[in-house]
Amino acid sequence: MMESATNKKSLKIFIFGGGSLGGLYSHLLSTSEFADVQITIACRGNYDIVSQSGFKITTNNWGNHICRPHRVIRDPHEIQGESYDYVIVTTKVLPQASLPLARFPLQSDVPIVLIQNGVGIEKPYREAFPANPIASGVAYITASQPSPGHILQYGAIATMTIGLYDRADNPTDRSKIQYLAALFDASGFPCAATDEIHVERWGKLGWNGSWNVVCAATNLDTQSFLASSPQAVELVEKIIREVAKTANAVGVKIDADTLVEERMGWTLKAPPIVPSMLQDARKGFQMELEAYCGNVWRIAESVGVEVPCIKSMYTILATMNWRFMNAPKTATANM
Ligand SMILES: NC(=O)C1=CN([C@@H]2O[C@H](COP(=O)(O)OP(=O)(O)OC[C@H]3O[C@@H](n4cnc5c(N)ncnc54)[C@H](OP(=O)(O)O)[C@@H]3O)[C@@H](O)[C@H]2O)C=CC1
Ligand SMILES: CC(C)(CO)C(=O)C(=O)O
Repeated sequence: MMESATNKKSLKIFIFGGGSLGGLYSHLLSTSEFADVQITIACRGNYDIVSQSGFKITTNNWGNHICRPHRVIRDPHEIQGESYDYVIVTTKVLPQASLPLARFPLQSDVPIVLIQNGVGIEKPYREAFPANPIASGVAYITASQPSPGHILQYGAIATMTIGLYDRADNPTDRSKIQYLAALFDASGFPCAATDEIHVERWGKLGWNGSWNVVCAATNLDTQSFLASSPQAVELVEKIIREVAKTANAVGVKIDADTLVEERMGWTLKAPPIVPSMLQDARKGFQMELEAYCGNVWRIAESVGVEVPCIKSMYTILATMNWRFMNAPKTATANM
């Protein structure tokens, strides 16, 4: 990180995944008052519009803006030889999603920060980048991309925690992560660095691994799901308890009753919510199934914990992902 003439730090940040979060973070980070942040962002479906006109940012919390990142690319191979202060990953967690980045020869001291949902998501990055600091970011925010390049943030909720995934006692890496958290915070997105990122990640999974999953499987929003039968609320609670049991078995201390209260209490009283996984299912997109469900039962099995509800939900949702991938072929074959 270099100091510029005005004494502001100059930072180069590469964001991998220019969708809802990637677009929003491009805007927020480049408006920071205590650093000159130059954003390079990898886009895919919205590449043409973002490279020509930038992101149109419409927010409840931060006003409306046009954000023109310094550089928009399609694939990390286009920036070979460039150096960055941070790499932030904001793709959906889907099989193979890490591969284009894994081919990118990154200097070994550059932190890779995964701001994504789910658990067990760091492993492919740790395997591809054995030397780099890897951090996890857990974000509470609601944002979408109603049309290519248009990022919409709605609702008031906006908080984030970031912490090192492993090797958390390295002082240089810790201070880099603290600096990034402070940068987000100064941009208006409340953000703190934490030494307990696994607690945060498993804690958020209490919501994503339960509500996202039951709503996606049934094509119902939260309130409609609850109204369907008295067993509905029981199923959500059982899943949350399985999440807590698995977390505890791998050394992540989470109190099951507290998790149930935190992840069910407000949702029972809230207006209907269409979780992101249900939004993906309704569009026929691949759902983040491994991150919310598959990795959980695999981790549970590896430590001898039974998670029958999570495993059953996984099996049902896997049929849906399979159908979204193969439906056209299947339809043709059946004619
Ligand atoms: N949106 C939200 O409110 C929240 C999201 N999260 C989590 O954050 C993560 C990101 O979510 P979100 O921003 O909503 O996801 P989006 O689908 O909106 O954005 C992901 C973006 O990454 C792009 N992408 C994927 N692979 C590549 C590639 N190889 N090269 C270039 N671009 C690529 C996608 O392109 P394409 O469109 O072509 O697929 C898409 O634009 C997820 O894990 C999600 O669960 C967490 C909290 C809140
Ligand atoms: C909790 C919520 C609604 C927002 O962060 C979410 O994570 C989701 O819909 O997947």
